[in-house]
Amino acid sequence: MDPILKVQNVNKRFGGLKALDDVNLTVERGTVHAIIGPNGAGKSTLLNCFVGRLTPDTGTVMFDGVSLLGRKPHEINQLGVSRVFQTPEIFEALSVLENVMVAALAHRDGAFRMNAWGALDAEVEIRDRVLATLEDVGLAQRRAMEAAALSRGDKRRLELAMCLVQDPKLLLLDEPTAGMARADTNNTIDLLKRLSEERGITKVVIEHDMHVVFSLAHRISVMAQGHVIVEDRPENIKGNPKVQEAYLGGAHA
Ligand SMILES: Nc1ncnc2c1ncn2[C@@H]1O[C@H](COP(=O)(O)OP(=O)(O)OP(=O)(O)O)[C@@H](O)[C@H]1O
Repeated sequence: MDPILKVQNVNKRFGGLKALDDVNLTVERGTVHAIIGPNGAGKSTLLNCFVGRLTPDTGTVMFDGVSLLGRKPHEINQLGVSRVFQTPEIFEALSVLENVMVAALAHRDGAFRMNAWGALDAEVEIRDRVLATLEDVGLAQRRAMEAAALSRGDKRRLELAMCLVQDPKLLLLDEPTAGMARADTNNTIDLLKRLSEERGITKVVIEHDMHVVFSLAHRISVMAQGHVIVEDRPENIKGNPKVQEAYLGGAHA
């Protein structure tokens, strides 16, 4: 057992709503850990607590032995946590290549506090890595294209490249195939599997598409009403009565 992420007794309220109710979660290094659950279960809220967008009211979030609580998003990013959002956060007016360059520089320099000279030096240093990453995600041919002109699937691949170029220890994927056609979804599954095999990056994936979840995950945590109701291997999840109840809408922790 070698946990990279350990969440203990995390609670988060929004006014009267208990969005996270005593959440415990352990992610083992090198694994793909899926978080599933019905709409409003608290999945995105939990992910937001990992990246510094939200601070839990109580509880602890430890990454590689270091607390993530109270840290700014860019500090957490520099510790080795990257996130792919539901809606790609890319620079539409820049080229595909420039987007990945910016991500690489931001990681090196912290937030977006770059200076022009530093950026020029870095361009020489990191251009090869950027190109290799674009090759990895299948966007090398489109590197000169304006990001705005990419298809939805390619925009998500670009955002993935922007994360990968930062060589993260932990990659958080929020519905990585949302809105994709089946063929594109399958390409993304293949890409994520290949990345797991080649780079061994630990991943936490929030996903509604069970085909994606069962293709990728080593462990699955099921959330309902702010609580993790079950955590198990994929083969034990489908038939679990608590999980079935959660998806029918009547779950209680
Ligand atoms: N900033 C906020 N202010 C108030 N309520 C919020 C806020 N963010 C989330 N919530 C509420 O917290 C609960 C959990 O939401 P969350 O988005 O984490 O669920 P989810 O499991 O990610 O759902 P989905 O699968 O639909 O994305 C919901 O009831 C939601 O309306």
